[in-house]
Parts: sequence; structure tokens; C-alpha cells
Amino acid sequence: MTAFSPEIQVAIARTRDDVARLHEELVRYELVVWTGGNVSGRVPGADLFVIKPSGVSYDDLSPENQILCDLDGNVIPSTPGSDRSPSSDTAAHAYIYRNMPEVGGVVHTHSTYATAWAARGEAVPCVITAMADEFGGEIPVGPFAIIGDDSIGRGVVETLAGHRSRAVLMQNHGVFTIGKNAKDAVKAAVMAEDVAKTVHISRQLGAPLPIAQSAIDSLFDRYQNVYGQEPTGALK
Ligand SMILES: O=C(CO)[C@@H](O)[C@H](O)COP(=O)(O)O
Repeated sequence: MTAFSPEIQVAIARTRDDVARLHEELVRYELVVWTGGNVSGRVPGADLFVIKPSGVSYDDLSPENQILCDLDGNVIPSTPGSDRSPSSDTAAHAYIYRNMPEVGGVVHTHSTYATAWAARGEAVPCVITAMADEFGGEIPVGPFAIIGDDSIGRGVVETLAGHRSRAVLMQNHGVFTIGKNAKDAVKAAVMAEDVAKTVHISRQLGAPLPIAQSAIDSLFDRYQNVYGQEPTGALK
């Protein structure tokens, strides 16, 4: 088994606990069905991340069966969970971690309203203050990409590079989100679905009104740096 320092072993264990528990949040907020979707978390202080095993019921996920990978997406042998195949999107998560060092967590879902926007290849426009707060603008669309290699990860990174958004709608597929940590990425996934639903409904009733860019900037700054008890600032 690979020898990790006691500090890294503790960090790995905490990341396993966090990632396993955060998968429950995807179910709680009704962002996934069956075994769809996934959460990963970077291990602080190491070139490692933890991700769920592929196709395993959310009811059966535990810290012990999460899978430890290096940043190339290779499973670390002889570690808990390494007897199973990692998520289908492991390469995508790994690409994001390699190319966005500020990212500590990645989430993928097929949540209904956000994926409906992705199916049309249409960005969710920033027409509600909740979007300005959370995403600093629209939720952009990334390219259609096949599953299993660097295609999705490259599409996520190239699309988000020019955006304050922590969420991207991968065309015809679903939502990928990033965060300071896995919990922050899960929050982005929850909020992306919420605003996608609201804006969809608004558009059924008429033409939503735009928000001035200066107001979007002000709202984003306040929410990221003032809102709540101990704001830590935007990811980017
Ligand atoms: O989008 C897909 C498959 O089309 C996957 O991302 C699934 O949504 C989750 O796969 P696993 O993480 O269970 O391999």
C-alpha cells in the first residue's frame, strides 16, 4: 500500500467522509436519480482526490468505498475502495483538478431543469438576483463532449475560464460545478438547479427582464464577501 504521512492520511480520511456524506445532499435536493451524478473532493496537501465508485447505489456509498485517485485519475492501488471502478467522470474531475488548482471539489448531476437548458445548448441568463449572487452572471454552456476521457474536463475548464460561474451546462449532458471544496461545489449544483427552474418558469410567462451588469457585479461582490457569517470570498 502507498505510504502516506500521518497528516495526509488524516486529510484523506476527512475527504472520504466529506465526499460520502455530500452524495447524500444530491439525493436530498433531488438532483440525481438512481446512480447518476457524482461528487469528488481534492485531498488538501496532496496531489490526490476522492470520488465515488461507478454505478453504486447512493444508499450503499460510504467513506470506505470512495475511491482515492491521483490527479491523472489513476486509482491508488491497495487503498480502501480500490477494488472497484471509479466514476465514469473520473478523467473529467482529474482534468479539472490539474488545470484549476483553486478548485477543491467537483460535482456532476443531470438535474432536471439545468439539464433541460443543457439539452438546448442555451445558457441560463442572469435575470434574477440569486444568479448574480451565486454565479456572478449567466450559467454558461460547454461543448458536447464524450464521457470517459479529457473531453468533458477540457470543456468545463475552457468554458469556466472566462466566467465567474461555478456551474457549466455541458451540452446535451448535464451540469458540472466546481467549488473551493466539495461542499461549495454541491452548493453550486443545488443553486444551479434552483435558478434554472425559476428562469425556465419565468420564460413560460413572458420575457424576463435583464439586470444591469453593474448591479450584477455589486450583488456578486456583496454575496461572496459580505453575506452570511464568515464569508471567504469568491472562488475566482
Ligand atoms: O453521465 C453519466 C453517464 O452518462 C455519468 O456521469 C453518470 O451520471 C454517473 O456515472 P458514475 O459516476 O456512477 O460512473
